[in-house]
Amino acid sequence: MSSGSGSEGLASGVGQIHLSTERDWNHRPPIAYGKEFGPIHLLAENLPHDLEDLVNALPEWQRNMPVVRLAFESAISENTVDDEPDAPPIEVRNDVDDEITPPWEFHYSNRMWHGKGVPPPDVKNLRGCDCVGACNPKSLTCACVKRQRKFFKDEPGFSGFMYDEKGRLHLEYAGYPIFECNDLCQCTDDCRNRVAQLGRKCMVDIVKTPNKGWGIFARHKIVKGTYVGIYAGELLKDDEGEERGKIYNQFGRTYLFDIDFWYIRKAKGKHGADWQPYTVDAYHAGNNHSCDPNCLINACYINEANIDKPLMTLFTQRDINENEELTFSYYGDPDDDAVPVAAGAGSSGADSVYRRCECGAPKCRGRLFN
Ligand SMILES: C[S@@+](CC[C@H](N)C(=O)[O-])C[C@H]1O[C@@H](n2cnc3c(N)ncnc32)[C@H](O)[C@@H]1O
Repeated sequence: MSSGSGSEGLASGVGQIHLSTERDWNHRPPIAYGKEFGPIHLLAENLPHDLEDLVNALPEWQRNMPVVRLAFESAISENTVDDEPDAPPIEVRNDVDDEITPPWEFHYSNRMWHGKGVPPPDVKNLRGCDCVGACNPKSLTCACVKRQRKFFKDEPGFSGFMYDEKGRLHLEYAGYPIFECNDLCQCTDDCRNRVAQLGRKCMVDIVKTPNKGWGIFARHKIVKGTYVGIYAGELLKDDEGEERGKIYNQFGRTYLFDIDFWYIRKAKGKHGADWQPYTVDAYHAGNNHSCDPNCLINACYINEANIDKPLMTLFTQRDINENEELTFSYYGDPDDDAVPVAAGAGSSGADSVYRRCECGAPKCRGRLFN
């Protein structure tokens, strides 16, 4: 992908190398093109945990000092600044009890950390477009528009991209996968088909709720269709997700989500009998569930050609008010037979654990998979 100022050093794009050494904090970190391009392949076994261990080793009175909250907020910024340099800092607030921060269990990250046996990102089959400037959703030649259109044979009015000109998700197409332009594309940073990869722009905070633990809250109004974040963490094979699900059920809390979108199931077709979705074990204080959610999770592909491994991107699906909690449904698409996406494997087994749902929606189901 070329920089917003044009394609200096990128006369013919792929095959050329463009490496910037200076970081411009208004743009994404430098990316190597062409021959230098390779997948970011992070292994779960290398997840950093030094800071978390350090804090957890502190005596309780020290762990509860307000300065620890600042350390938590700084750790979030530090871990995510490379991926979303424009993201407003996240604050941690608690007016409910004395807990200073969410538990220091997780390395807060925007990335996918690959578990045992999970293949690295498939960039061999990744195709970039060779558009000059920003891609045109009406283009008949842009490889990314073509890839996106493949899914919309039955939608005559489809605009060509999942995002409108302001970078907001076309909510009428929610549920269809998003194929963003990627690092092999020649289009510019201001291409409308680059949204999740540029990171969060809205202001959100981590706030303690009276009955659902910590949640994510809007610090100001957020327009519907806005990108909020990635449900990131460890990407696990089915059997490992299954094992973790059993353990989490004992604690009555889970961060597991199966990547089980309808179009993946459809793509697997009759050969899909043995197919098992990957599971994400999310690594941050995630959004809480609501039976009437104001956000949704949509699959999104950027530098990944493996259809089994989308990013789980979160978008607002209604206009959000200041201080409103951002929630999504752990049960996935309401039209999708209420198959839970949360709780991962084990959720439908004999050891499933339910708890009372505290979402407060008039049409609340009353219970929640843990
Ligand atoms: C992915 S975590 C969300 C963050 C969590 N609140 C925390 O403090 O870490 C999921 C857990 O949050 C709690 N939770 C989320 N939504 C809830 C709801 N609507 N009612 C009750 N508990 C909820 C449950 O304990 C659930 O297992």
